[in-house]
Amino acid sequence: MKKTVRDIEVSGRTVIVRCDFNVPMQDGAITDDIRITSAMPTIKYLIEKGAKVILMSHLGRPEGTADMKYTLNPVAERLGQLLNKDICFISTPEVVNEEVKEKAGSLKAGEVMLLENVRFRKEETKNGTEFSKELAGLADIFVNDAFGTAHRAHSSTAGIADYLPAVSGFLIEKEVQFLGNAVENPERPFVAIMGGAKVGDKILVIENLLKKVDTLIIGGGMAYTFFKAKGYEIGTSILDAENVGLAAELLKKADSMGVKLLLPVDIKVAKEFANDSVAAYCDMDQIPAGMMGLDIGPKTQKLFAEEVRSAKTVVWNGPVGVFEMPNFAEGTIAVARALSECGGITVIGGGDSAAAVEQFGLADKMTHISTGGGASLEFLEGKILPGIACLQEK
Ligand SMILES: Nc1ncnc2c1ncn2[C@@H]1O[C@H](COP(=O)(O)OP(=O)(O)OP(=O)(O)O)[C@@H](O)[C@H]1O
Ligand SMILES: O=C(O)[C@H](O)COP(=O)(O)O
Repeated sequence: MKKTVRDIEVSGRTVIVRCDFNVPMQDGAITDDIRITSAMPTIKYLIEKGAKVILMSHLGRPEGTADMKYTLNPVAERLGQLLNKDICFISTPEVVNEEVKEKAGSLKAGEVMLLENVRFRKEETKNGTEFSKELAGLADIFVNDAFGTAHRAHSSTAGIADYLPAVSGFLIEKEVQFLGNAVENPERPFVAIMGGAKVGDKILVIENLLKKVDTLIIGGGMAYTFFKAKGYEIGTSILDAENVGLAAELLKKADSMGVKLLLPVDIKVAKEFANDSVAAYCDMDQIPAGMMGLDIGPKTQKLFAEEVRSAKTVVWNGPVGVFEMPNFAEGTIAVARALSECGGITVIGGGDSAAAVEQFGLADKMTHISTGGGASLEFLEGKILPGIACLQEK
């Protein structure tokens, strides 16, 4: 168990907190602030305890240049609104300069400052020692609460922990508790649903989950690679050709491990990858040539929903259809609804499935929605995340 902000004296100390404020933006405006609101419990706790708070984050991938398209200024404004206080934000390409050092040194208890995008410095993603030291030099304590970036060993997520006492914030604590418990200590039956476009991205997750689950459901684009492995015709459906062999191995593995593996039995096919394309339902082994599967069919929706409803723990990663197009969202809606009604622990592994649950208005019916995309995948793969490994043990 990692130490958290509760386990260290913060009052009167300067605390530097790595958050993941890598929020989606359009024309300079934040389109979804869940990653900012998720960091609030830690920030508010530190303010209440009288710490001097320095926040830092990346935004996008500016690759070591101070591209103002990626400035954290909109995040500073949103933080000010959420906390109802002035946020000191000094925008400089160096991230840390004399003015920043001076301000950090003169912060009063309960005051908050935000550094500019740490990826404006090229050393950040290389975990450069000098930059880690510069960041550490601003504070007495390092708190990591950036779960979404915990799979990166960067200066602000891991390197800095070599120079300061390092503990976790409440978001990382919560993510580890829900994702970790769901996978390591699940109430059974434990069902995992994997979807999304490519098998290649999720092979390690599937391999790891096969060791833990009672049932593995595979839907979405990746199902077609499994059907190819079974020798079916898949028309023009998305295929991860490189990984057909691996899919065949995973099918064999599930069988030998006694894991129930469910694939779609019927699907909705379309002529083109477009919402208004000509579409039809067909059984899985009847995909017409020249058509592609873009959603699961009604029999499959029922099959998957029944399995989910009888589960005590469900982990879901990846949509089972192209839910961004309303005509192919039905299957993903059916799965989301089944999760919302199952009465067990439901954990959404971030990324597109989190967006889908939000879009369907079912987010508050889930036990936990991870703020991590890549980070939650690596966590589900059973990997040790460097941004968590570097924190002090209790
Ligand atoms: N049958 C299908 N054919 C083509 N694309 C599909 C199909 N089913 C789902 N998709 C697409 O897969 C995409 C999501 O795939 P991806 O592998 O990135 O999953 P993800 O949930 O975003 O993963 P993560 O949670 O790690 O971010 C969605 O945009 C969705 O439209
Ligand atoms: O959005 C994410 O997954 C995190 O913020 C990490 O971003 P990165 O993939 O650019 O490191």
